[in-house]
Amino acid sequence: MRGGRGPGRPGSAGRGSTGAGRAGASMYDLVVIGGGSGGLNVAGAAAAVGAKVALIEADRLGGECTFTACVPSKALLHAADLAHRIRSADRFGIAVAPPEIDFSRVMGRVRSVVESFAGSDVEAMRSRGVEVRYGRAAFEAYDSVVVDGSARVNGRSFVIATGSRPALPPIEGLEAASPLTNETIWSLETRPDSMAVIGAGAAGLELGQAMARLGVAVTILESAPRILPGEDPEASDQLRAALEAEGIQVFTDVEITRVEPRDGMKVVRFVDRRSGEEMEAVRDALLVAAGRRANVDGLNLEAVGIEADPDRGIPVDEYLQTRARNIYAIGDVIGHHQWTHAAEREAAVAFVNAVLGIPRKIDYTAIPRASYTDPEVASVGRTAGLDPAEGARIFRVAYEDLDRARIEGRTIGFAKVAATPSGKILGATIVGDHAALVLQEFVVAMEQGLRLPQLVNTVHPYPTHAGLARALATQFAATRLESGMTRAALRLVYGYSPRPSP
Ligand SMILES: Cc1cc2nc3c(=O)[nH]c(=O)nc-3n(C[C@H](O)[C@H](O)[C@H](O)COP(=O)(O)OP(=O)(O)OC[C@H]3O[C@@H](n4cnc5c(N)ncnc54)[C@H](O)[C@@H]3O)c2cc1C
Ligand SMILES: NC(=O)c1ccc[n+]([C@@H]2O[C@H](COP(=O)([O-])OP(=O)(O)OC[C@H]3O[C@@H](n4cnc5c(N)ncnc54)[C@H](O)[C@@H]3O)[C@@H](O)[C@H]2O)c1
Repeated sequence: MRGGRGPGRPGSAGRGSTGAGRAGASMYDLVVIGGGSGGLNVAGAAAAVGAKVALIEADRLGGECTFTACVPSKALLHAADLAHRIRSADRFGIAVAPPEIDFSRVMGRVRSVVESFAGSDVEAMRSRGVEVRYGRAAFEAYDSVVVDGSARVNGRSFVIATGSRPALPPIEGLEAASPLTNETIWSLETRPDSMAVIGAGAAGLELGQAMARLGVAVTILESAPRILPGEDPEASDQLRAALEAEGIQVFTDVEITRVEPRDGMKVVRFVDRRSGEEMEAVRDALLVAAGRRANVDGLNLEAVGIEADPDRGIPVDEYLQTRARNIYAIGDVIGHHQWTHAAEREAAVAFVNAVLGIPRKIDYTAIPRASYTDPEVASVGRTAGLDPAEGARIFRVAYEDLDRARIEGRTIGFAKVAATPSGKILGATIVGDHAALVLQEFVVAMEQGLRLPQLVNTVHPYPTHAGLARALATQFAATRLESGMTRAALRLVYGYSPRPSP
C-alpha cells in the first residue's frame, strides 16, 4: 500500500475538498477532462459501473488519434503502400504502368476516413449515460472545474486527459516558416515536390515515407545519432537502409541551426555534428515531427497544487495520481508512453483507483511500441542495452529464413527476443512485415507470465509470419538442450540417452 495518499474513493472528495457540492450544480462521481483515447475509456468504464460521469471536451470527441494522428496517418500509409506495391508488381510478373498519384483524391480519402470515425464516440458516450459537455475546463478548487469560464462542474474525482500537441523545437526562423505538423498536414490539397522532415521518430518516419511513396522528394533530419533512437540499434539501421533504398535522404546527428525562406522555398540549414560540415535542405514544404508538448495550459492547475509544464507534463505517481489525491492524469498529458494503447491502459488503471477505490499500480513492462513504416518496427521491453547481471540471451531470426517471407519475396527484417535462462521474456523487437501483429504473441506472453518453452509448445499455423515467434522459442529450446538440462531431465524421467550427433 502506498502511504497516506490512497486513491480518493467515490464519496471522498479528497485533499482540500469542500466535501460538498456547490450551490446550483450537481456532484459527479467522476469528471473527465478531455475526450480523446484516454478520457473516452475512463469515462466509459466509470459509467458502465453506474458512476455519474461528466466528460468535458474542448473540441470534438475522439481526440488526436482519431482526427490528426493514428487514423489519418494509417490511411495515408495505406495509399502510399498501394502505390509502392504497384511499382513493384513487375517482379511478380504483373506488368502495370507506374501509378499516377492524384494527391488531392488521396488526401480527400484520408479525410473521409477520419470523418467516418467522427460522431461514433458521441453516440458511445451518450448510450452509456456519460454527460458530455463542450468547452475548455479549468480547475477552480479540488472539487470543481469551470467550463469556458462560466459553467461550474462539481466532482468527487477528476481525471485529466487533455493530451498533447506538436512541439516546435527552438530553431531560429522555424515558427515564422509556418511548418506543417500532424495537425495541419491533412489539409494539403496539392502535392509538394519536395519536403524536409524534422524528427525521425515514428511520426516523422511514417509521414516521411508515405509522402515519398506518393512522389515527394523527402529529406529527413534527426538530431540523435540514429533514427528511432529509442529502439534497438539494429532496427534503426535496417529501417534506415530500407528508406534510403527508396530514395529518401536521411541525415542523423545533425543540429538544425536555422530555417529561412528563399525564392518561395523553405531552406533548412544544419550542421553535421560528426564532420562539422554545414549543409542545407531546400524544400517546398517542411514538416515538424519532433516530439510533443503536454496540454496543461489553461487548466489552472495552481488552484489544486499541481505543478506542471508543457515539457514535463503532469507528474503522477504509479497510481496515476497527481499531488491532489482526488485528481488523476492519463495519456499524453503525463509526458511519456504517448500511444493510444498506453492511454487506454492508463484509463483502466485510473478507473480502478479513482472510481472503484481499489489501489492499482500502472505497469508499463508489456506496453508495445510500433512504427508503421515499411519495414514495420515493433517492440516491447528491451533487446539491447540489457544488464548482464540479468543473464539474458538474445535469440534472432532473419526474415530471409522465414518461409512466408521467402514465398512473398519480402525478406527484409528480423525478429529478436531477449530472455532469461529460464525463458522469461525481457523484450522483443521485430522489423519487417506484420511486425506489430507477430509482436503481440510476446506481449501476451509477458502480460500473462508465459515463457519461451510455452511458446515452442504452441502450434503456429504454417506458413505465417507468426512462425517467427516459434522459431525464436525453438532456438531457446535448443540452447537448453545444448546446456544439457533437457538431456539430464530425459535421462532422469525416461532413462533416455540421446545418440551422440554424428
Ligand atoms: C502522427 C501521429 C501518429 C500517431 N499514430 C499512432 C498510432 O498509430 N498508434 C498509437 O497507439 N498512437 C499513435 N499516436 C499517438 C496517439 O495519437 C496519442 O498517444 C493519443 O492520441 C493520446 O491520447 P490522449 O487521450 O492522451 O489525448 P488526445 O487524444 O489528444 O485527447 C485530448 C483531448 O483533450 C481535449 N482538451 C485539451 N484541453 C482541454 C481542456 N482544457 N478542456 C477540455 N478538453 C480539453 C482535446 O481537445 C482532445 O480532444 C500518434 C501520434 C501522432 C502525432
Ligand atoms: N505508430 C505509432 O504508434 C506512432 C506514430 C506516430 C507517433 N506516435 C507517437 O506520437 C508521439 C510523437 O511522435 P514524434 O515522432 O513526433 O515524437 P518522438 O519523440 O517519438 O520523435 C521525435 C524525434 O525528433 C527528434 N528531434 C527533436 N528535436 C529535434 C531537432 N531540433 N532537430 C532534429 N530532430 C529533432 C528527436 O530526437 C526524436 O527522434 C510519440 O510519442 C510517438 O510514439 C506513435
